[in-house]
Formats: sequence, C-alpha cells, structure tokens
Amino acid sequence: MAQVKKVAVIGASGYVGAELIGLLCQHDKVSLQHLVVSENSTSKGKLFSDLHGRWQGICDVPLQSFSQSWFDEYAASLDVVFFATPHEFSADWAQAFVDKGVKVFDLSGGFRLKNAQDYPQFYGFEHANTQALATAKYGLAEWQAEDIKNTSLVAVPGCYPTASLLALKPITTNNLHVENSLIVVNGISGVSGAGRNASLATNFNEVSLTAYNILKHRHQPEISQEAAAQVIFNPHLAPYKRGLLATVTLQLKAGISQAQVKQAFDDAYQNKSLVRLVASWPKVDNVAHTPFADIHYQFDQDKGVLVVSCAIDNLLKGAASQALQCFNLSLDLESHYSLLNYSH
Ligand SMILES: NC(=O)C1=CN([C@@H]2O[C@H](COP(=O)(O)OP(=O)(O)OC[C@H]3O[C@@H](n4cnc5c(N)ncnc54)[C@H](OP(=O)(O)O)[C@@H]3O)[C@@H](O)[C@H]2O)C=CC1
Ligand SMILES: CC(=O)N[C@@H](CCC(=O)OP(=O)(O)O)C(=O)O
Repeated sequence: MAQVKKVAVIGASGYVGAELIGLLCQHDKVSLQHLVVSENSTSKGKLFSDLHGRWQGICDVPLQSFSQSWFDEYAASLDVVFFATPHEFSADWAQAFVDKGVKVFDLSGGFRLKNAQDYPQFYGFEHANTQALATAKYGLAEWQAEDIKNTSLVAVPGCYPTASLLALKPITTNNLHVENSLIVVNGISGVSGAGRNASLATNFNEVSLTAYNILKHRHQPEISQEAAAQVIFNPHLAPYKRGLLATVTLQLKAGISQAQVKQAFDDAYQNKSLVRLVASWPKVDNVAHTPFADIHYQFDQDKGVLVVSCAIDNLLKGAASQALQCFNLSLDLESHYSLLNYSH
C-alpha cells in the first residue's frame, strides 16, 4: 500500500499549476502542504480559488511566496515537490530539493535536454546545474516507467513533445523508418500553451492561426533527443483555449507492411489506458479537459509514407496529468491511478 505523500506545488498561480492542484486535490495518496508562487507575486496571500474559480469550495488555500527562507523552513519536511515554474527557476532550484531528500517532478523544460549546450541556444540561459541535467530522467509516462520510478528528478515532457513522441516512438523504437530521412512534425496548440501572463502575441484580438518559432523552437531538440531521430518541428498557434494536435510524417523502410505498423502501435499502447488508438483522425475537442491522448494513423504502403496524428490537452496530458502519471509510477501505482474518472 502506497503511503500518503507530503506534496508542494511551486507555480500555483499559473495554468499548469492550477490543473495540477486540481488533480492532486482528488488524489488519496496526496497531502497537499504548500501552494507556492514567486517571491514578488501579485497573487501571494490570495486564496488559490480566488485566482482559479473552478476550485471554489474545493481548494480554498492561501498561496505562499517562494524564497530562500521558505525553502529553509519547509523543503526538508516534504516528500515531493512539483515545479510548474519558468525553466530557469527549475534549473536553479530543483537539485536543492533533491539534496533535501525530496522527489522532484519538474514540468518546465529545465531538465529535459541532455546536452547542456542546447540551453543557451534554445532556452536563452546557461544551465546552472549540468550534473543534475545528466542524472535527471525524462518522464514520458507510457515509455519510461522504470526511469521515473528510479530517479529523484523527473523531467516531465513538454506539451508538443508528448503528443509528437507518442506518435513517433512506436515507429522509431522499432526502427521501421528510413534512417536519416526527413521526419516532419506539425504541431498546433491553443493559447493556454503560452501560460497565463498577458502578452501581445496571446492577446485575444491578435491571435490568428499562424506558424511561429519555425526552425528554432526548443521542442525540436527535445523531440529529436527522445525519438533518437532528427525531426523538423513546425509549431502553430491557433485561436482556441485548450488542446494540441501533433501530426507527424515519416518515410518507412521498403517492405514494411500494414500489419507491422499496426503491431507496433498495438504493442505500444494496448495496455496503456490513457492512450486511445481511435478509428478516425483525432480531434482536440475529444481530449480537451481530459488526461487522454488520441492517436490515429494512415500508411500508404506503396509510397512507404506514414502519417500519425495525436491530440492531447496541452495542460493535462501535455503537463499536469502526465506529471501525476509520473507521481503514480513513483509510488508503484498504475500510471492512470485517480485519472480515469477525472473531470472538473
Ligand atoms: N502552458 C502549457 O501548455 C504548458 C506549460 N509547461 C511548462 O510549465 C511551466 C508553467 O507553465 P504555465 O503554467 O503555462 O505558466 P504560467 O505563466 O501560467 O505560470 C507560471 C507560474 O510560475 C510562477 N513563477 C514564476 N516565476 C517564479 C519564481 N521565480 N519562483 C516561483 N514561482 C515562479 C508564477 O507565479 P507568479 O506569476 O504568481 O509569480 C506562476 O505560478 C512552464 O515551465 C511551462 O513551460 C509545460 C507543458 C505545457
Ligand atoms: C502556444 C505556446 O506558446 N506554446 C508554448 C509551449 C508550451 C509548453 O509546453 O512549453 P514547455 O513544454 O516547453 O514547458 C511555446 O511554444 O513556447
């Protein structure tokens, strides 16, 4: 029987933190101890439910602000901390919690890339803790259960990488694709993907379906690293709130059959209840506000071209519910524990 864990969430005022807290409130192995925001946050002292009205009467807990003295007072008393914070904050602070014996689930990109040199290029900062970078484990829940169990620092995948890798890995891990061929990933995300803070680019009046960050998005090295294959990643922003679609195109080796492709997907996901192999092209509306990933593919055997599409909720399967899957795995629970009937 897994014991109840003492848990804190840093980044509680943000979109991802809010979803995560909603999930943690319903989890019977969690004792939620601290909801934390930045040191100078305009939200400190407010109730969580004042900021996120969906949780009125469910989580009316005041928000604390993070500081060195907060860390000194509370860190050692925790079992688990979730970071739903900017990448650089996680990179700076995660190891300090690990050193206090706290298991860290980092929902930022602070520990996803193995190559420290990629941080200045794709994240705009030098990584402060390259040793932790080397030991952190990537936490794509359906694929890395053992790593997730056996580490103190889980790098929860990004939203686009989650959908892209769930689509790609049945093929790339079985080496069904032509080595060094062009793999193209087209991603479309709703505006909540950009977080809660106001900016011109995410202003309601400004948002129109558009590509952005072409050939320089930080998820390109993440997807390539975890698929063990170089990809071209084309992100798009779309004028809706929740949900993300990644559609990938690959060239498969000559002679690969429909049956081999089907086998690869069935083997990968037949016992994974949060990944649904659906009968038609997935839609974001079918997964928004849920922890599911929906996948569908079509293979033109004559041309050797495979197209796979995966839809997820960017804030849940692309962040908070996947982090909870990782937490469940670390407790030796099934990864879908407390998630299958989630609705809020
Ligand atoms: N949005 C998405 O779809 C996804 C986001 N992510 C990642 O999850 C993380 C959170 O994203 P999201 O919720 O969208 O972002 P938001 O901007 O909505 O929230 C960021 C949160 O971090 C807190 N914060 C900022 N600076 C600090 C600091 N120095 N110390 C402590 N807390 C701090 C903010 O608190 P306050 O502002 O009140 O100070 C806020 O609670 C990011 O790393 C993001 O890249 C991952 C997957 C999907
Ligand atoms: C629409 C939008 O702006 N999306 C964000 C991705 C959000 C996200 O998931 O970022 P991480 O996974 O790296 O934390 C972006 O493109 O930067």
